[in-house]
Amino acid sequence: MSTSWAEARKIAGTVAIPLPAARVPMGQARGMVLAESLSALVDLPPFATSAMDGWAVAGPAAWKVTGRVLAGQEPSRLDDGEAVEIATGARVPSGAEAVLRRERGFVDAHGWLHVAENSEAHDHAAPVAAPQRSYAAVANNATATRTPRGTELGLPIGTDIRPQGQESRRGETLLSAGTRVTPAVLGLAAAAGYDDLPVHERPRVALVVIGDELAGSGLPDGARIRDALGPMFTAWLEALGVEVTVSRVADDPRDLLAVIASSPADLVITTGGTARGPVDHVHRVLADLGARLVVDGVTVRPGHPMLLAQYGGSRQHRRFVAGLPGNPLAAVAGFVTVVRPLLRRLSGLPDTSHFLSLGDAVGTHPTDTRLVPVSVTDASVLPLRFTGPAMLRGLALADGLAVVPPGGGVVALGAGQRVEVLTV
Ligand SMILES: Nc1nc2c(c(=O)[nH]1)N[C@H]1C(S)=C(S)[C@@H](COP(=O)(O)OP(=O)(O)OC[C@H]3O[C@@H](n4cnc5c(N)ncnc54)[C@H](O)[C@@H]3O)O[C@H]1N2
Ligand code: MOO
Repeated sequence: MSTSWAEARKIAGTVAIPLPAARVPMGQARGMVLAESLSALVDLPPFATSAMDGWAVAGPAAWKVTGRVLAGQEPSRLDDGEAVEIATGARVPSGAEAVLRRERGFVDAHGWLHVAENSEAHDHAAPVAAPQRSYAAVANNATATRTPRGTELGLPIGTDIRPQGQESRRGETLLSAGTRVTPAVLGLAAAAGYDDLPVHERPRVALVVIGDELAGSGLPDGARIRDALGPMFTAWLEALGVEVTVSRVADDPRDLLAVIASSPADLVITTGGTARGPVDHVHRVLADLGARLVVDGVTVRPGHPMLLAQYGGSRQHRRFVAGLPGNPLAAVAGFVTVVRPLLRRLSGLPDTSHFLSLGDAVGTHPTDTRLVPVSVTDASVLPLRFTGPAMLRGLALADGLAVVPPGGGVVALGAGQRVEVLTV
């Protein structure tokens, strides 16, 4: 019994529960998903730092230059009338009230630092963006805001100092559970003091490419063609952050049964063999496995023979088989409809959807949803050529698949209509 496209996607996104959480070293966490919210383990920055190369100064000008602080060094206290040369990112000495940028000051022959005339300091010397506390309170541990004695020199207190905790206070939530660990997330987590991250286990996927006619390399010859789905889905699955193994099996139900039954994967994806041809064994093998079909055919073009089954174990140890049709674009339709929502759920990622306006009319199917390869330009969506079920040429140029709901009596969606666009 066929399921509607929207229902099939919903089933795939809710049939599983997220995989258990574990703490994983940062170097292995990329692409995984946070199982808990991430809070800062320290203030960010952890101490007041200089935003510029120049001099940290205390009190009104001129200042006697007493030394130098580089990034990574612990400075000693500055008294009024003193300055130290300071590097960007270096810890600001306690007692310092502002940083004078190198291009705005000069040191005279006697070692006194002055604000350079015509330095335009007044024009540019804005206090740090949106300071949460006065610099005086942060750097000097004082509670009251002090008179900005430097103002007449165009150097208000706090100038070019990044106060402690400006970006985040210790304990503040930086990212919520369900966030994918991207390179930027790794950078932020490292800055915030993490060595490992609480993430959901990475789903394990076994990709099983079925078909006697498929060759793994070289030119197609005789009646054999190249396997297009193995390379495509391996790369795609890796990009989704899952662990993938690939095998190719012949059109033999015993081989297929053995591969699925012995796989430790959370999800086995088969390609081909879903239809009713003489060697289409997927249904029979699933029956032999005692699997329960939760999706068995979807009213979608292409991809209607796709299926999703679950078998074995408790809810915690449930395994899944997604049967994708063999026609390559139909297989992709199955991938975005049942595989990706299921893997997002297992990984702990929430489902998302993006809607864009059609730049051109797209024909509807009276009863089935259409998934149409489209390019996206200036946030509008244009259908592409070479998008038959057995073709990948259009898809390779596509930015997404537009979801065109069943038309009923309406033969086309007009330009300007909003459609969901699935990324590919
Ligand atoms: N009598 C019917 N015949 C078919 C129906 C139907 O409803 N009744 N549905 C058609 C549709 S729609 C599709 S899609 C396909 C689905 O077929 P299968 O899932 O059984 O896949 P196969 O028969 O194994 O292969 C179909 C087609 O795809 C090529 N293929 C398979 N795997 C790959 C691969 N890894 N790389 C490249 N190409 C692949 C295969 O050579 C066939 O040409 O069934 C229709 N028939
Ligand atoms: O799933 Mo088939 O034509 O709809 O490719």
